[in-house]
Amino acid sequence: MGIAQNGSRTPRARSRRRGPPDASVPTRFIACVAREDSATRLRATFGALGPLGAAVEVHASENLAAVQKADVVLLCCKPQLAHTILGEPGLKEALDGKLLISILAGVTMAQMNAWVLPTTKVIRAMPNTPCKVRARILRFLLRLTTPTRHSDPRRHDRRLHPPPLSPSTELDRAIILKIFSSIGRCRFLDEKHFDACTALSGSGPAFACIFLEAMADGGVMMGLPRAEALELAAQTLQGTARMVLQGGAHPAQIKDAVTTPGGCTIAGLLAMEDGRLRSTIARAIQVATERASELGQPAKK
Ligand SMILES: NC(=O)C1=CN([C@@H]2O[C@H](COP(=O)(O)OP(=O)(O)OC[C@H]3O[C@@H](n4cnc5c(N)ncnc54)[C@H](OP(=O)(O)O)[C@@H]3O)[C@@H](O)[C@H]2O)C=CC1
Repeated sequence: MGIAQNGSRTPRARSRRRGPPDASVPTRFIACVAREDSATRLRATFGALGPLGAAVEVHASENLAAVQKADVVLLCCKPQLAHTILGEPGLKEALDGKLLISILAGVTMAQMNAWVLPTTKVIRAMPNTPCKVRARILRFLLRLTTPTRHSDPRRHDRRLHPPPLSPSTELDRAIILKIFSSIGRCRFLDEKHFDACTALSGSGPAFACIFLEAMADGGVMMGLPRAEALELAAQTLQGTARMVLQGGAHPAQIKDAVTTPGGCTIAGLLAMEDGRLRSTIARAIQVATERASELGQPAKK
């Protein structure tokens, strides 16, 4: 569990700034884990980060005390533990009026809302592994959805028709964006798309790595040294993804541009179509989405 206090709460941050503090910037962080050995490991990790790491306190089995001090709470446990953790005595009350951001796969807003007081503002987010390399190599998507309790169900596409924001909702949105845009690209999406997003970009790095490894294997089969084959494959995927993300090109356009009549690309493409690669990949996303929707739910007998 990650806990953050925002700019307005920390006098040291206030004195360093000119002008009023930015209430959307978290300045103090508390990481909560279950076991003392995990806490020791995390302290060493944060300790190695210098002044940045010094802003993070780490505690084992002290969730309540940490949540009481927090403005924003980030829930990052395994999906099946969420109910137990949020059910700890006093935690519900400690979360009163606060922003609770869950990154758990498969645990719905309705479930989270049922475990906290109606005044707790529940948000779901789904970062993915490429966060670790920030946006430098490959920008990634992160999906956030706003609370549904007071929303109008007819207004389903929030990107096209964002609901009017109250000042407090605007601040919450700014806090969420400050936290997550520091590690990648953010998108607000309706909750109904969450499991598909979990499959596409949460599990996506694993699927992409199968493709990456297979490309490199092909290169090795044709005599390339392993390291060079892997670098060429990874660089090719990175460059192609950038052409889509930054250049706005459609994948079919890029494919057609490198496909000379009677050439080697069309020969390779037909071999892929014979192997039903497209439907296999698309089905993998379908199956992973269905599995994501089961993760936070009680096991079926
Ligand atoms: N891995 C990924 O790429 C992504 C994961 N997610 C979601 O993130 C969540 C966490 O996944 P992952 O990081 O793999 O899981 P881990 O098991 O690695 O981490 C879970 C953490 O929760 C802590 N924890 C367990 N019980 C408690 C408790 N009672 N109080 C406080 N802390 C507790 C554990 O502490 P301790 O170490 O002491 O046991 C551990 O640090 C999952 O819900 C997953 O769906 C979302 C997006 C991407």
